[in-house]
Amino acid sequence: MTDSSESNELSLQREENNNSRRIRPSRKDTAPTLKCPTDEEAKHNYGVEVTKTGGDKGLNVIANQTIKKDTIIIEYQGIIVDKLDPNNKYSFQIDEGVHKGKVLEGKMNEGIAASINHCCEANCEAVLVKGTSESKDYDAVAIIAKRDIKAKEEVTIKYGNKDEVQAFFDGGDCLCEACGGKNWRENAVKVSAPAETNHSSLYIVEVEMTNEEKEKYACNNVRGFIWE
Ligand SMILES: C[S@@+](CC[C@H](N)C(=O)[O-])C[C@H]1O[C@@H](n2cnc3c(N)ncnc32)[C@H](O)[C@@H]1O
Repeated sequence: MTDSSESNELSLQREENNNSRRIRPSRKDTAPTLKCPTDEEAKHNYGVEVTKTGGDKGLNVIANQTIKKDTIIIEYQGIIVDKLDPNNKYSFQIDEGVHKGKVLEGKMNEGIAASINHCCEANCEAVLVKGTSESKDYDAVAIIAKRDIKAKEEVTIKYGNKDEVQAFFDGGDCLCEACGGKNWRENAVKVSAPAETNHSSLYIVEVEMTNEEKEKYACNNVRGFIWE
């Protein structure tokens, strides 16, 4: 789904001086109402999927086909609360608008978007929106492409500036590609695609998972299949 008219209206601004570990979608005025793709729609539209990076950044989100600039890729639902839980790495601090100072609380394992990693040169922006479905209004973060994203690229957002990100990672290094971190493809096995398919090859991201991870993510070792 592409909706450049709506997303172009979003005036995005990021404050550069916050001292806590937070992910922050920020905008100047009230959150707009946007129909964002659910997990199922995003999977169907772009094949976005969660894979495991091989231990460095944990899980990540990969696009399986080209996503055009300004596309609203997926939504991340949450509830707005007053205070940040500093142990929750899945929340977004809200910097602008009527909810300024509050937190959109997210939860691990709640949707594909929860696994989107930070990149210092992110290809997407996280924007606070009012989501709608037939039954209810809710708060959400829309993940919007800032540029064209190629198939097999990781979908990333910028969590904050360098200092904030380091604080957020508890002093650990940023492992994004812009900082020299490993690309998920380095851990992938490339094989020939079966003749009956229209593809030339298939990347298999196969990573040994701990028993705890298998239980947590309800899956076995192989996390990702990316067709080329
Ligand atoms: C919202 S979660 C993203 C999904 C996460 N990779 C997972 O496996 O659940 C945020 C956590 O991902 C990891 N992470 C995300 N981006 C990273 C990066 N650029 N470098 C290192 N770790 C990163 C950090 O551990 C961070 O606390």
